[in-house]
Amino acid sequence: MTLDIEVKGLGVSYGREKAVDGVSLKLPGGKIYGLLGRNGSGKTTLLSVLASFREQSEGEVRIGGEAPFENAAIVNQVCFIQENGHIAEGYRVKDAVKLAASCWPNWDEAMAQRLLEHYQLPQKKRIQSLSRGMKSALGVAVGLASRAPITIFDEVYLGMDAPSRYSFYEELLRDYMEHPRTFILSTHLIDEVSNLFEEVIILDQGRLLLQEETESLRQRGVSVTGPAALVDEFAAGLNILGEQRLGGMKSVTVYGELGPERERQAHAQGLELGPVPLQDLFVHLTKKGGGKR
Ligand SMILES: Nc1ncnc2c1ncn2[C@@H]1O[C@H](COP(=O)(O)OP(=O)(O)OP(=O)(O)O)[C@@H](O)[C@H]1O
Repeated sequence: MTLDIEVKGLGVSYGREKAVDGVSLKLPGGKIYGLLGRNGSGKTTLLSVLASFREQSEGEVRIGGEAPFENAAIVNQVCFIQENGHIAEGYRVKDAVKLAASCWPNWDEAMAQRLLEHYQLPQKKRIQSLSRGMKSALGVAVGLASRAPITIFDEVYLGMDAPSRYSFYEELLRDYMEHPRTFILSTHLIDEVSNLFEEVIILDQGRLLLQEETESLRQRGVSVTGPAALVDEFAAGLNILGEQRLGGMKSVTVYGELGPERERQAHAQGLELGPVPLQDLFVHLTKKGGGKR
């Protein structure tokens, strides 16, 4: 089962501060979305509203056509896993998993047990005594095993070491292929996770900066690699986002399309053109004072 999400003119205020301001989004069910934004841009606040943890101050939210807040029919269709989680700290791991199993109707117990073993989570330990990475891994195990039609991971993998994170990405993709549903992943580890994203949503100071398919976003830039002197000459006057040097070779990241004439010129000079890391585009687009779009 998949559920569509629609958000219209969403606003969330904390006192006088607007954390989310006039955000409208349509997220058709059955895709993996990446939610990006700088610190304090409103990601967690937006996700909390989608997960019915918080009610919006303005605008409308519809999940499967229904308003989610205090709606029992929707609450158990959305699994929201946060980095400093809402899992009861005093519980033992096995009891927290039992509790989770009772919350989500599509719960896959075999998967939960397999992931607990994979991440070497001690069933009898209390959550408060787990390391940060182990708590993250528990969140990941619960989120995946929930099989909730909308599963949200809010920076949950930050505490995990690299092998654990990579295995999480693989598990997520495999399970998504077998059981299509909506995933929303908020992350600051953009390049590491971006291959999973079908669409990217960027929030900037509480507002929606863009919602775009990942592939089309990547095409907003190009990397040019070759001998340093040639690359410098070729890139002069272009909008450079970043550069890397290795010996006599250089790679620059250019914002904007080159166009066929310049592409021919690059090829004729033996320069290599390639895709731009999403992270570089993100940094550019969310630069203070507003990136050039
Ligand atoms: N409970 C709260 N009370 C008051 N202000 C809050 C509260 N939660 C968040 N805010 C404020 O709302 C804004 C958005 O915060 P939010 O946590 O949604 O951002 P974020 O994009 O998830 O940030 P980060 O990437 O740092 O986790 C920030 O200015 C933050 O200070």
